[in-house]
Amino acid sequence: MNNHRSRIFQARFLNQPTVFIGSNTAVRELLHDKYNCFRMGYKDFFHQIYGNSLLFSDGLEAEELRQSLHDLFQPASTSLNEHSVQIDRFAEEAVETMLSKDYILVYEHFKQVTTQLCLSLFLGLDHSLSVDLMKELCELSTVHWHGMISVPLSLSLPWLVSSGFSKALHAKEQLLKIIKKRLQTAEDGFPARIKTALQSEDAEQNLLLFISALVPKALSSLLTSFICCSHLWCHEPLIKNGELDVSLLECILLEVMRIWPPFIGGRRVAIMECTIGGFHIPKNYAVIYLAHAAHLDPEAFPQPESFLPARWKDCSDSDKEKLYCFGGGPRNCIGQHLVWTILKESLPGLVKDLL
Ligand code: HEM
Repeated sequence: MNNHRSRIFQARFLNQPTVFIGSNTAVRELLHDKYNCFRMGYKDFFHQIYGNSLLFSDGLEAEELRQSLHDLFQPASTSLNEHSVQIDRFAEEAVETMLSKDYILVYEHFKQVTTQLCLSLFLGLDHSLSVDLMKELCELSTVHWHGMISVPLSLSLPWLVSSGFSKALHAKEQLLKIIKKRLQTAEDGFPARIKTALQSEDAEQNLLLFISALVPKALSSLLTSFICCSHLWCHEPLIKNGELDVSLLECILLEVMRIWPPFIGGRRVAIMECTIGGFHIPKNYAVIYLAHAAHLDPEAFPQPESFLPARWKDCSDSDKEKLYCFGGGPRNCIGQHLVWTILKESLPGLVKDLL
């Protein structure tokens, strides 16, 4: 951005002309896509690895899938309430392990714990009952993820497909086999609900996305940032008379999400010529929104580089809409309420016992 002297600029990326957006208002304009000028841009690279889940669909198909999944992810849904017990147990185990060791690789530790949490939440796997299956799934999801980051840049040259990529496709098939088996036998919890909400193939493909390494990686990134920046907020009385100050915790988390969002942003492709933030975007151009840059836009956040949880005190919903940690607009993250539940339920234990 410094080189281009603009928060919106064009460059070649992954062999395609791409417009990068780091202006907070322009990112909102892109994500709300008032005139339906864009499609999601992930299918071009990751479709083979992930299949037909919501993140890779567009138009009416995406609207219908979102509608069907909507209730499963609402804060008041039984399916989320049932999660409380699992989240509490995983939080306790996370703290116990951390306290029992002399030193710990924080991110790696959280990734292991959150992977197990996702397998428990979305596949109903209790890791104390199925240690071997849990281990196999964790290994497969890692191999699957490595395929995502080894995806060849030019998919039009299939003979360039790397061995990491083909191993990932094999891991995907194995994961799908296990998912199918779980769906066949599921009588309660999330697997049973998703089975009722979606056609069987859609349920399988979306579960593959939910248990993939993406979600645990993002969750552990947030947890790690929260713990590693504790010197910036530990002077605040987060626990008063043994009780956690929930609104202060929320302000700290919003500020953590602003300064260290787990994903760089997201990708779209223009299906028609259009303008975003005054910048002309020709048809078929890719657009990448940079959440981190938009969060540091001084027009949106005064003193953007400073860690100031107090900026979120008494904030309105429109202030929160300037955060793109979970995307925004009609294609925002359907898992964000669940993420907030996980953070709010697991962090009090971590804060009380560790800091
Ligand atoms: C800390 C954890 C998470 C972060 C930071 C995160 C972030 C995001 C972001 C930035 C997007 C928008 C992508 C875009 O604009 O192109 C997104 C979409 C999505 N997220 Fe999450 N997410 C998280 C957890 C979850 C969880 C727990 C689930 C569900 C199990 C989930 C499911 C999805 C789905 C299905 C979409 C696509 C929605 C659509 O295309 O309509 N995410 N997420």
